[in-house]
Amino acid sequence: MKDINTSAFAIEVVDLVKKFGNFTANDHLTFNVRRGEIFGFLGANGAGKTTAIKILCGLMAPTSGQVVVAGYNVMTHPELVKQNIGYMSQKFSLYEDLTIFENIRLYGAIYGLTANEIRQRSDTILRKLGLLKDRSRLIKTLSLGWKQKLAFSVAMVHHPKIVFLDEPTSGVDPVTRRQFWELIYEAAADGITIFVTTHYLDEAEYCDRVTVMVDGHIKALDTPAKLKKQFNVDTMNEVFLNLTR
Ligand SMILES: Nc1ncnc2c1ncn2[C@@H]1O[C@H](COP(=O)(O)OP(=O)(O)OP(=O)(O)O)[C@@H](O)[C@H]1O
Repeated sequence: MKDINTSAFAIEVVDLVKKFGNFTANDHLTFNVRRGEIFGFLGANGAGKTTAIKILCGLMAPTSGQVVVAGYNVMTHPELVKQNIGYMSQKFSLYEDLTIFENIRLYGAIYGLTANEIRQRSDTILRKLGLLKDRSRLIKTLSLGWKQKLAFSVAMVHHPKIVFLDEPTSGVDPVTRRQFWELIYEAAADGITIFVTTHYLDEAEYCDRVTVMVDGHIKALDTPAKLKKQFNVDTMNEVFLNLTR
């Protein structure tokens, strides 16, 4: 077993392959994510992003390759991986018929927090989001933007080392997306590694480094500034179009 303290990397992926029958969804992916980094994972629909995230989170076994997350091999120690990460899926996992507090309590309990820890962390989350007075509101009464911000906070209730966000801001307006990114920056400033997929190319500019997946392959991996320089363009949107068309 590998110890996280010996590596500068939160995520190490070597030659990751995932096949569904004859179809290759992830084709020999190799990359590292540094600790504390905001790492953007871009690609068109069907490029293989969600498949890779599920493997990195220990939710799906790779066909071959080596994947070490938070210091643990996802094949041999998926439970230790899960304890050390947070995951916010596309269909984020809040329970609509439970209240805000009940959702936080549920996820806190799943991660083995004590009642006291759950109360403290719930207060911290609600204060930060300005939702202290709303703790008894049902999730289904919240706007999509609030659900997303809460789902992100709940995904970090157990203070994970890494948090995986699969299209966390899809479907909301630019102001709400910007607010969501403020939460991401705060988490990164606290030392949490952020692995995020998005279809919004303006959000790619907020990442420390970005990888662009095309048909299961990594086509590019660098800082937004270097990618724009490489393609001699002004925006990540143009970088993306250059790589995917
Ligand atoms: N369980 C599965 N069985 C068969 N094929 C699958 C399975 N899961 C994903 N795929 C296929 O693998 C490819 C990659 O899917 P994936 O969901 O990883 O893409 P994505 O980049 O996350 O796309 P999107 O942006 O639409 O979420 C797609 O062609 C998809 O149909």
